[in-house]
Amino acid sequence: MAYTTCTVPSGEKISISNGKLNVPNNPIIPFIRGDGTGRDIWASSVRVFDAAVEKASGGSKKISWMEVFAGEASKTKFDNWLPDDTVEAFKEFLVGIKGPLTTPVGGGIRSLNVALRQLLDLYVCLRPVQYFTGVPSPVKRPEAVDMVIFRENTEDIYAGIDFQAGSEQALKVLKFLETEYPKDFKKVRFGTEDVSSVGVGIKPVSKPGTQRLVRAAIKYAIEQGKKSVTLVHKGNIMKFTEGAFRDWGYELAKEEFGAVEIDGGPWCKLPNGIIIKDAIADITLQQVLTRPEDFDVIATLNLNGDYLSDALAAQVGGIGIAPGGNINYISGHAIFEATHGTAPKYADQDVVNPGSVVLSGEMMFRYMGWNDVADLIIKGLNGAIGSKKVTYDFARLMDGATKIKCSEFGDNIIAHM
Ligand SMILES: NC(=O)C1=CN([C@@H]2O[C@H](COP(=O)(O)OP(=O)(O)OC[C@H]3O[C@@H](n4cnc5c(N)ncnc54)[C@H](OP(=O)(O)O)[C@@H]3O)[C@@H](O)[C@H]2O)C=CC1
Ligand SMILES: O=C(O)CCC(=O)C(=O)O
Ligand SMILES: [Mg+2]
Repeated sequence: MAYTTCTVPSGEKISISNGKLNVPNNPIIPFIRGDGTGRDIWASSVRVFDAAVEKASGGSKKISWMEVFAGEASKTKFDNWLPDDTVEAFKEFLVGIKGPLTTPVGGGIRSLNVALRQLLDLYVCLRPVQYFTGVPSPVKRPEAVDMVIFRENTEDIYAGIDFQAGSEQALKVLKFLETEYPKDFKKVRFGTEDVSSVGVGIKPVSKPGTQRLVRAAIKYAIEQGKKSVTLVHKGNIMKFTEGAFRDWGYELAKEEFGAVEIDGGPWCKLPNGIIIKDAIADITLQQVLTRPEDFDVIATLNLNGDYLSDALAAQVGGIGIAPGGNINYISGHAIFEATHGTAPKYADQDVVNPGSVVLSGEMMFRYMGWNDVADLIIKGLNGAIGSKKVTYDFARLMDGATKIKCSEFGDNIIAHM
C-alpha cells in the first residue's frame, strides 16, 4: 500500500497463520504518539521498549517503529483527524500501540479511540488489574486485587447511535416510537412535553458480539488457570441488552465449554472447575472493593467495562499504571493503549507516569510471544518502584519517595532491567 501521511521503515511485517502470529526479528510496529501527555509518555516509553528488546535479545532483535497519525497532530499536519493511512497501517502490520487521543464532550468529533477499535473490529478491550509491591494505594489490601477485565469493545452505546435533541434523527426516532409503540411511549416521562428537547441514544447489543467476547474471556481463564469468570451487567433494568448479555454468556459457557449449572443455576461450572457467575454492575463496583478475592476474570459490556477499569485502577495505584490492549483474537489485529486519557493539564511538562503505556507495551510484547522482553520490563518497573524514585502520582502518596520526571522514570525502569 502506498502511504502518503506516513513512511514505512525498513523491517518486516508481523503476519498470522492458523491463528498463530509470525513475528520477525525486526517487526514494523505502527504507533501513535497521542494528544496531550501522550507526547511525554511516548518519548519515555519507547526508550524503555528499545532497551528491553536490545537487552533481552543481545541486539539480535529490534523494533522498526512506524509513526502514524491521528488526533490533534494529524489535524494540524494533514487537516484530517484520522487519515485512512493510519487505519491501513494498523491493518497491514497487525500489531500496534497508541497514546491517548482527546474526545470533546457534548459535541465535535466522535472518539477516534473508539473509531479505531470499530474500524479494525478489535472486539476485546483487555485490561489487567494487578498490584505492584510498593505502589501506594487507597485500599488496605491492594495485593488482593488480581483481576482481568474483558470489556466488549464494539457495541453498546459506544456504537455511536446518539442523536442530538431537536435533530432530524432524534425527532424521527421519537416520532417512530410514538406512532409504532404508543403505549410504551406514553409511559415515558421526559420532564417536558416538548420532544424537540429530548436527545436519543440507542444501545445495540448482539448475541454474536456478546459471545465472541465471553468466549475470549473463558478461553483466557482456562489458559491462565483462573478460578472464575464473572459476567457483569445491569440486566435487571436493561433486560434485552445487558440481561441478554448475561443469558448469552451462560448459554455459550454451557454449549461450547461444557459448563453445568450449580446450586440450581444460573451459576455454572466448567469441567475443569472454573466457575461462571454473574453480578449486577452497581453492586459489583462495591464488591470489587470489599471482597476483591471473589473476582478474577470479568467479562462485561462496553460502558460497564469503561467505568470498572478506571475504578479498579485506583485500587492498585491509579490510572498512571493501568495498561490495556484492544484485540481481535481471530484476525490477530491488536492495538495496545493505556486505560487513561490525555490528562491535558500536564501536557508537555514531562511529569506524568509513563507506567500505563510501558505496561501496555509489556502486554504487546507478550502478545507477540516476546516474553523475555516483557519480563524485563516488569523487572525494571518493579525495581524502579522499589527505588522510590517515582513520578508525582506515586510520590504524593508514598512515604520517603523522591519525585522524578516522566522521562527520568523511564530511565529508572531501564536502569533496573
Ligand atoms: N483511550 C484513550 O485515548 C482515552 C482518551 N480519553 C480522553 O482523554 C481526555 C481527558 O480525559 P479525562 O477524563 O480528564 O481523563 P484522564 O485519564 O486523561 O486524566 C484524569 C486524571 O487522571 C490522572 N492521570 C491520567 N493519566 C495519568 C498518568 N499518565 N500519570 C499519572 N496520572 C494520570 C490525573 O490525575 P490527577 O489530576 O489526580 O493528577 C488526571 O488529571 C478526554 O478527551 C477523554 O475523552 C480518556 C480515556 C481514554
Ligand atoms: O475515547 C475516549 O475519548 C474515551 C475512551 C475511554 O475512556 C476508554 O476507552 O477507556
Ligand atoms: Mg475510560
